[in-house]
Amino acid sequence: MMFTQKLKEEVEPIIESIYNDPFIQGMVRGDLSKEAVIHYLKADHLYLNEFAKIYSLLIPKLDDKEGIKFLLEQIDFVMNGEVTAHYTLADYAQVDYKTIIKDGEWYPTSDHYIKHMYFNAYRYSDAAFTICAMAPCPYVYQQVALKMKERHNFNGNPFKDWVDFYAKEMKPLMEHLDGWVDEFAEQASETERAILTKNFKESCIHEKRFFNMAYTQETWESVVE
Ligand SMILES: Cc1ncc(C[n+]2csc(CCO)c2C)c(N)n1
Repeated sequence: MMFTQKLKEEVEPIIESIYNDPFIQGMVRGDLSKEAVIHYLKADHLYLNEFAKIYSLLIPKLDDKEGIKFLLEQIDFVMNGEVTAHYTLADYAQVDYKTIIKDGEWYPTSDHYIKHMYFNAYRYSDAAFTICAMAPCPYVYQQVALKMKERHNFNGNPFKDWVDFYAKEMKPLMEHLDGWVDEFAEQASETERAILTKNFKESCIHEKRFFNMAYTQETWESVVE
């Protein structure tokens, strides 16, 4: 079995638990609080900007032209394409998107997550370590969206476009990321493979925490209240 296939099987219970968490269930019912959606957007806008910069840190780690072109496309997708999904959420919250993101904030959970990626980008020369920390972003969203679509009818649901976006757009991206990780994993040591696994699993847990952060409207102050 390919290395990334095994990783995906291992994180399935985490993804199922994200599906059952209140943020996603609120989307399924179409009654998620507007405050949770706004909190998510304030954090995610900043998160996506940094995510794009982390792709740029991988460029010097790659040699193949195709790979570099792919990273450049992903930077564009994260900066421009994914905003479509954000607009769906802002429409639901009935607040102008530009107004929401103007005072975006780093909350403890989103802050921790992005630093997990920066750490790997600066700590290891091979891109595979960072890619394993980044891959759960598209993977978790794709899997959660597919579960939502399989189990519910979204006709008339205000989050339909969000679900359709992530169920559809992630496949080519996952194939690319998996290819890099599998190639590296084949010649990696046991210790290196253990780090790749840990990075992937931790990011799946970061994804779970990110939705819960928005649902509970986490702030630095709320953690000590
Ligand atoms: C916390 C958080 N995690 C994942 C995504 C989804 N996402 C982020 S970047 C990207 C594409 C990668 O090239 C995808 C699918 C998000 N918006 N926010």
